[in-house]
Amino acid sequence: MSIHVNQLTKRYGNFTALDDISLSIDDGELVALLGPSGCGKTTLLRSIAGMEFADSGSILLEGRDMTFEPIRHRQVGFVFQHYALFNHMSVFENVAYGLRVKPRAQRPPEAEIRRRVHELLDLVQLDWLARRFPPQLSGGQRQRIALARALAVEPRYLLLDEPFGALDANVRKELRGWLRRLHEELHVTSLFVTHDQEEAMEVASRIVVMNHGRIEQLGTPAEIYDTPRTPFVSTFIGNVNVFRGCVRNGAFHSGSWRLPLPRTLDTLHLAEQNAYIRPHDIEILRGPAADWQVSIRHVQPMGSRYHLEAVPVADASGGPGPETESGRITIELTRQAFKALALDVGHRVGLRIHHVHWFHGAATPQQPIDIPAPA
Ligand SMILES: Nc1ncnc2c1ncn2[C@@H]1O[C@H](COP(=O)(O)OP(=O)(O)OP(=O)(O)O)[C@@H](O)[C@H]1O
Repeated sequence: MSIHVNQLTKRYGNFTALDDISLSIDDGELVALLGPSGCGKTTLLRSIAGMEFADSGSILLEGRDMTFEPIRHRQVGFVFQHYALFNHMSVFENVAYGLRVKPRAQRPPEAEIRRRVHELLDLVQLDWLARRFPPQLSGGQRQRIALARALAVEPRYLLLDEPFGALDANVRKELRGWLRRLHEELHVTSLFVTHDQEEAMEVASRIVVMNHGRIEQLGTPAEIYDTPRTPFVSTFIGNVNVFRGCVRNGAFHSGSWRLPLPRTLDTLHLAEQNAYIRPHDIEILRGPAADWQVSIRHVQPMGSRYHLEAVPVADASGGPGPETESGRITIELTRQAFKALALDVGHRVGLRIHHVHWFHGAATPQQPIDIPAPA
């Protein structure tokens, strides 16, 4: 059950909430709409559901133009951030609701309704709660019931709007894995909205990164992380150090710092150029073979990894260190690397840069540049 959105634009007065959006979702995919607050994720989801109508463009569901069809013709199941269960109905009746309100000719017989509801409650592993009422459930349980209720009518598309947004971090994490496994079992074409990049990376087969009503990039989690197409994607997905500078004479220059680039870039000259460097693409060295010298200011253990913050140390000529947007350089090390280096606050160390992303002019997207090790 594919979804095709073609050049969709939606305005509220003078404000453009969706600006020429085009995307295709294949049958059985689980796709995340990811972006900052107000970027148009919910508007896009509601447009696909038929709860909003765009000003121009079209929406095709399984090849059929549904742009102006009402929600009841689209066969979508919807789950919202706030569970929206009926508090006066038992869990069983909440899940049965969609089947009971079908027109008489399409309504399954009572025995079939009972069978289907128990099957769905089994699927979300909550059959034992069938007689309870929503206020007697935890947030995570309510959200799983909301999902069972959405699935009861056998939708062709499952649309989820921040389904775990109101839950605490641990429950969110548990439900993410659960949603992915459920999707592997059912293969319903699913689209979910989130502003949590970790959630999108962990659950989705592909991610649509949105900003200001536009799609910045659509790709697998690995593509989006490894080869971001725009500065926005690079900074929104994962952590990144942004160094201001320029490229000339075969090197990137930031303040008095100079980072040699591969020979193939010898002729490149860019007067204003930011370099985007991931914290784990920076190695810490104790020896002289480093690109840059820094002093460690903060060490943050993060379980299996360590986050370090460092500030540049002036070079021999006393020139200013590199210019970063935050004034600091963030470095991420594995636990083993951190322990092996025996690092602490105040230590002076060298940095070796392994990958740089950059974006300029019409040449985006740019692949990361590998910085070769010194001879
Ligand atoms: N009915 C409306 N009337 C006017 N403006 C609206 C309406 N609905 C949404 N907007 C605006 O459109 C923009 C996109 O809203 P939308 O809810 O799609 O964003 P979102 O990415 O889902 O944000 P969030 O993550 O905060 O939910 C926002 O600036 C919002 O204020």
